[in-house]
Amino acid sequence: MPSVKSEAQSTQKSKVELFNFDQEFGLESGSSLPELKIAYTTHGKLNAAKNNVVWVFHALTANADPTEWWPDIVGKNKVINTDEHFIVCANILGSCYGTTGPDSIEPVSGEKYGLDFPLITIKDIVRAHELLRQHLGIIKIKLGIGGSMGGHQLLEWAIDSPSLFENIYLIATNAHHSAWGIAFNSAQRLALEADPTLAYKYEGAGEKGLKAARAIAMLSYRNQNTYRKTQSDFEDKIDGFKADSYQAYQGEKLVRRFSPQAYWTLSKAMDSHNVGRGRKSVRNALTKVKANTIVAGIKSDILFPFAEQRFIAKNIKNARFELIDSLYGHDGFLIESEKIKNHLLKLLK
Ligand SMILES: CC(=O)SCCNC(=O)CCNC(=O)[C@H](O)C(C)(C)COP(=O)(O)OP(=O)(O)OC[C@H]1O[C@@H](n2cnc3c(N)ncnc32)[C@H](O)[C@@H]1OP(=O)(O)O
Ligand SMILES: N[C@@H](CCO)C(=O)O
Repeated sequence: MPSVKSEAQSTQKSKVELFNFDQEFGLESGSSLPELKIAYTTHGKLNAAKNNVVWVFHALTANADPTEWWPDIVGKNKVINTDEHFIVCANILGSCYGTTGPDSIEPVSGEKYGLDFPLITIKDIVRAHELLRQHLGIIKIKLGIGGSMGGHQLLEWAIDSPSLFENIYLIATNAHHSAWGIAFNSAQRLALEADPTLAYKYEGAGEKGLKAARAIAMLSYRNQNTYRKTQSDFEDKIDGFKADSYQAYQGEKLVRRFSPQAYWTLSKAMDSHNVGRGRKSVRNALTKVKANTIVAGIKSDILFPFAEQRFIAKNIKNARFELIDSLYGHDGFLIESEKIKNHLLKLLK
């Protein structure tokens, strides 16, 4: 079940379902979980032909309800229309919004896993999605959509099961997490680990570290221009700068709704992303994708530079690359709804 924090403070409005997989779930690392719970939402109805499925993949800190975090994309009369499509979104393995993760209770000890939660990879997260797909009786996905770490999952799955997806939309993502991206994650983990309470299992453990980690992450989600335009001070002052309180506020905002240990775990999973692992090369893996594909990049994204999306598009047979101009850098994938909508309409027509 969701952790105390997520139950109390998530703003999820849609009904979250729980799929219990009561068997051992093996992981790529060689360890395993004794059981698995997957929290997910569905919106709309599966039609008789079972050909109206849209699967949405969330990024690092979002949850199973895309009508909440992508409200201009998913909803009634939106481009991903709940009256037309059957929309599935699952909270990812390792997160804290209902799916098994560090905040879940380890059945033998009866305690939270915390940092004892095993190392998980994007491939493990995708294998959990695959279990849910079977449980829901879905045989074909009309459209998969994923940005950032959501794009990691979608790309991995579209390579592993090429016939499953008719269309895919990848945005602000990559095929192999970059040294730069891993370095950002590493800096955030160092901030988490500098909090001596991180390894404890009581409510609130690791929160100071999470606040600092999110402040570091913000620098990669936005860019110099975003801060110049939104956080510049124009009056004479020697202290109390806007950018300073913004960093602190963003850290506190995440602490109110996310788990430090889940953040640590998911950042390690993100580092593991490499579609070339076990498939000779990244290029070779990308050639396996059969779906009609749009790969979108954001010009001002310093975390996932658009060269990474152009590379994916170049190596997938039926793919085109689209570039979005945005002030918001990487977070543009959550904000630039109008541009994303136009791309999705091209895939859906
Ligand atoms: C359970 C759940 O809630 S999960 C769903 C929510 N989160 C997700 O899905 C994850 C993905 N979402 C995100 O990362 C973000 O919400 C985004 C990228 C979509 C938008 O980011 P935001 O933080 O909303 O935007 P922005 O950077 O403009 O910051 C605005 C906030 O900073 C505050 N702020 C702005 N400048 C300052 C400043 N100088 N000092 C202090 N606070 C400031 C604003 O008052 C505002 O506060 P609010 O969020 O409480 O209204
Ligand atoms: N702001 C997003 C970015 C991750 O790519 C999140 O917190 O999920």
